[in-house]
Amino acid sequence: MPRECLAKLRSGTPAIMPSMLLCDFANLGAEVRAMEDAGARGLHLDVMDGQFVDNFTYGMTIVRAVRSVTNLPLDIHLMMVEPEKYLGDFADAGADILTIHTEAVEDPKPLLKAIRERNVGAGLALNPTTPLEQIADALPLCDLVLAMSVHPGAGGQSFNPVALEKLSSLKDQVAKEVLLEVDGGVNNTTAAACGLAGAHLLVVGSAIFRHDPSEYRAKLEELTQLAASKLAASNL
Ligand SMILES: O=C(CO)[C@H](O)[C@H](O)COP(=O)(O)O
Repeated sequence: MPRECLAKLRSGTPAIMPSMLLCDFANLGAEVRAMEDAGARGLHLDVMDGQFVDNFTYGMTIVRAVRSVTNLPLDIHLMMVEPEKYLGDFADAGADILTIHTEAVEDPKPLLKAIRERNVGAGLALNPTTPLEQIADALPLCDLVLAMSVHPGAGGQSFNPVALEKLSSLKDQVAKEVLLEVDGGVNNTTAAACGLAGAHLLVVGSAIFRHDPSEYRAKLEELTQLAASKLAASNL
């Protein structure tokens, strides 16, 4: 499944990945189904441990709960220290992609290999302040590279265009199968520039979840069209 699901996410128009961080957790199953009904091609789940980032969210229990109500690809963003302790648990809970942060580990390469060995897509994220050079030797082991466009830890922040430069450089550095993802502050103003820079996956939280579920489909379609338009934005 992961190889197939990675290829599916990469084909066609860029995919908007709703960040469930900002959903209504009192109605998690309904939110997941609403996203599926609205046409989402995958879901992004933010695991925060209160150490790598100040915020604390959830762990594998929620990933397993989401998996129990959907077959959509689950893209798990591990904002945590010592991710190696939990890779097996998250894989067993139903992850299709597990993304670790380069800043959280001494050497991401053994972890990326361990993720792939579990037949899960291996992702590597870097913060806005982390230079691309820091992950250059790990790129051949990545199925996904996530350029953060905000400092991780919270939704609703402003987009940092430094991510666009990284995506543009990554396009020339990674194999064609590798997914390029951007996360943070993606909205109607920034989505087109993300598509133009080469993002296949655009993680979106507040620009979707601040709306009523009846508007999810329209928001996803609007953002997909913008990302696919690849128009340069002059106001970022
Ligand atoms: O990883 C994240 C924060 O660390 C979130 O996925 C991201 O911030 C999404 O929210 P928004 O679209 O509102 O910025």
